Amino acid sequence: MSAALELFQLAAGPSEFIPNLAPGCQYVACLAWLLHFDIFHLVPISGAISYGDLAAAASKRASIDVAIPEARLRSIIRMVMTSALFRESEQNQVGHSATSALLAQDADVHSWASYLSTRSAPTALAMTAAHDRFTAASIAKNETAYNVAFSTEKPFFDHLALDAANMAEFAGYMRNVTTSEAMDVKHLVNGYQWADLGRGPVVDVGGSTGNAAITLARVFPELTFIVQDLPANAEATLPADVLSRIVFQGHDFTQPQPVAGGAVYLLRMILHDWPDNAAVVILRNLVPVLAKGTARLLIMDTVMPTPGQVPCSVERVVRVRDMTMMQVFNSHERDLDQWNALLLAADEGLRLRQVIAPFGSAMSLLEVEMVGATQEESSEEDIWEISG
Ligand SMILES: C[S@@+](CC[C@H](N)C(=O)[O-])C[C@H]1O[C@@H](n2cnc3c(N)ncnc32)[C@H](O)[C@@H]1O
Repeated sequence: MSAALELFQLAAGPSEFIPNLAPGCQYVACLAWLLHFDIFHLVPISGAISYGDLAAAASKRASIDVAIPEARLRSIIRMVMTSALFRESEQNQVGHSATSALLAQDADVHSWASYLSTRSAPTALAMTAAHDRFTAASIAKNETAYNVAFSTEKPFFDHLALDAANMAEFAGYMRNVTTSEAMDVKHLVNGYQWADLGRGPVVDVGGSTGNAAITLARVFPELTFIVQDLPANAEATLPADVLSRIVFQGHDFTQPQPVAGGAVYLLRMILHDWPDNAAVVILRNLVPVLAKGTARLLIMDTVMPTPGQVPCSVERVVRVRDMTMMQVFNSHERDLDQWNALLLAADEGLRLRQVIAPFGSAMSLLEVEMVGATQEESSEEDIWEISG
């Protein structure tokens, strides 16, 4: 993919750069239109439909007063046909391509496309206006490109929560992101020496409903876990086979860590949601428990590559996430220097021991230790016992 991209750029040359950028804008605009009028579901999965019948069906579905003109529908579909969506087996007969059929058949991919075309794209285009209005240095969660694009003073998640349909669309988008190969929890399982930890415990800070702990518990039968999340999210719905080795605990990670004696404190997909000043607070809350014994901090998050370090086809997808963090949260993904600077800002004793980049994973494992931690055994009272 990377070679094909580079070859196209070389063949197009400098003068064709802008003309070749234009189709990308149109693909996104057309995608929004096709999703809005439910075209993906109206084209039959096998066989084909005429533009006339498709326009009539879409007009009926949308219950609109003025019918969609066949000619406009045809222009829009023929535009996206130059990018693998739909095909015409016979003239004026539209059928699915493999890609458009995926959008028709997979509700989460459909949500993702809708989220991209109706939220991400307007947000990206509002970036300049946001930096003008709030200054490019703002780190406030409600002074973002998203706030400008959607004319709201609420931070992203608060704004999303106002509308159930938007929440459902975002949930579908997140399911897609988190079930992809690059985000698979197997990279956490295979990427670290869990077997050396004995019983642990592993403290999964911001561990949501325990997906990572459940997966690890099944592979490492000795390990025990404490899954912490906001009190409202910390619920004990556990499968029977791991019930005795996982406990949930309500804990706000902006407050001091209540569990001493953990073997590993895990922060998976936590710190990238927070700008540096807030991320420093989350880390500082762990410093006292890391300062004693041999506890390790394990951060699983993106480490941004330097330019050219990974194939361009991979790097540009990673950089989309960095831009999204900036445009939606005034946050950012961090490169290795920024991770080191963040650790140093939190505490001078925090030191990166190793960075593990599991093959195929979008996230790396950053193992952090506390230099000069007292190495004597933790006292009995410090050790969190998992009972039941
Ligand atoms: C992106 S999810 C990551 C979940 C999990 N670590 C994983 O790898 O799937 C972020 C989690 O942080 C939790 N969270 C957000 N703010 C929190 C806070 N102040 N204290 C504790 N948990 C919080 C959310 O409820 C959510 O479960």
